[in-house]
Amino acid sequence: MADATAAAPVVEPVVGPGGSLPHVVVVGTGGTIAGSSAATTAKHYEAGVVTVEDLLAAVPQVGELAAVTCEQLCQIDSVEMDLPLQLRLVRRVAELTDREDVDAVLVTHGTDTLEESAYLLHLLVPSDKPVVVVGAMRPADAPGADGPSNLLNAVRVAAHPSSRGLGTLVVAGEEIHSARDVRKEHTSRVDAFGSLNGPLGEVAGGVPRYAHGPSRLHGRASAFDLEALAGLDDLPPVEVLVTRAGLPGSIVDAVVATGARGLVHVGPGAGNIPEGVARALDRARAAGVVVVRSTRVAWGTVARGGAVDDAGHDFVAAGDLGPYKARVLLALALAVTDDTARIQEAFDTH
Ligand SMILES: NC(=O)C[C@H](N)C(=O)O
Repeated sequence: MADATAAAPVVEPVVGPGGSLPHVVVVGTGGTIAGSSAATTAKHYEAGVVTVEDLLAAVPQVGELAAVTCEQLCQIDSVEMDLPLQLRLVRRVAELTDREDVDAVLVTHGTDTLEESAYLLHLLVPSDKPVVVVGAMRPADAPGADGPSNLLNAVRVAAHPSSRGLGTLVVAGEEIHSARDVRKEHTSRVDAFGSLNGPLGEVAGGVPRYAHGPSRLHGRASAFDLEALAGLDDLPPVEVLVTRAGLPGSIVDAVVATGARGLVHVGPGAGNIPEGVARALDRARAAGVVVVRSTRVAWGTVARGGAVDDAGHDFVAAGDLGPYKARVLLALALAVTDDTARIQEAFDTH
C-alpha cells in the first residue's frame, strides 16, 4: 500500500477510576515491525505489510495505558523513506500534537532510516507533547518478534507525563533514546540501537525513568520553524560523499554537477580530508556548495579546526552528529540560509 490515511479506534481503552486515559495517536509507516515472513519467498521477509491497526490489536495491554487511535501514513520498507515523505510525516505529527484531544503521538517506522526521520521530527515538531518513534528488528510473525514489546514500551513512554518536553524519543527494547543522539549500530541484533552518551532513560517496572534530558535544541526552541517551510515539498539537495584511499577529486566535481547545494564529506579519523579531495571541495565551496565535514568513525567529535582548517576552507564541522543526520540538518539549514557561520552555529546547537 503506497499511501493511505485512516483513523479508527482499535484498542478499547480501559478507563480507570481516576478518569480518562491519555489519547495516543499511532501513525504507521511500515518497516520490519510491520513485516511478514509469510509475504515473500524471495528474501527473508517483506517489510511494511501488516497494518498499524493489526500491530496494535496484537498488544491488548496498551488498552490499560492509553486510548489509542491509528492511522497509516504509508506502508514501506524504511529504505524508501525520503525527505518529501519525511516532511509529510513531520507535518502530520505536528497537526496531531496541535489537537487538544491528542496527548501524544507514536510513529511506527522501519529501523534502517528511523534515526533520520526521528531527528527531523525532533527539530521541527513545535510541541511539548511526547512524540515517540519505534521499530523492530524481527518481522511481526517471527518467533520472538520484538515488535509487540517495543510497541508496549513505546506506549508506556508516550502516555507518561514525564516524557513531555523531551523532543522526539526513540524506544528500543527497554531503552529510551533522544532522536538527536540515537543511531542504528547493528545490522541484525534485537538491541540494534545506541547513543554516544547512552540512552536518556529506560522503561523499568512498566514506567519510563529518565536519567537526563536531550542535550541540544529541539522543537519550539530549535532554530527551525515548520511554518516557515510551508509550501516546500522537499528540502535542498545534499549529498553524502565518503572518502576512500585515492578518491579522485573528479568524483566530487561529478556530485556537485548533479546540482547538490550541500555536501557532507565523510572522512577517516576526525573527519580528515586528502589533499586532492580538499581541492575539489574548495572548488565546490567556490561554486556556492556548503561543505560539512564529518567522519566515517562510528562515534566521536569532528571538532572545528581539528583535523582540517575549517575557517580557511570555509567548511562546517559536524561535531558529534553522524553523516546521515548531518545531511538532514544541512538540508534543513539550506532551506533557510547559505551563511556558513549560521550553519556552523546550527551544528553546534542542534
Ligand atoms: N528492521 C527494519 O525495520 C529494517 C527494514 N528494512 C526497514 O527499515 O524498514
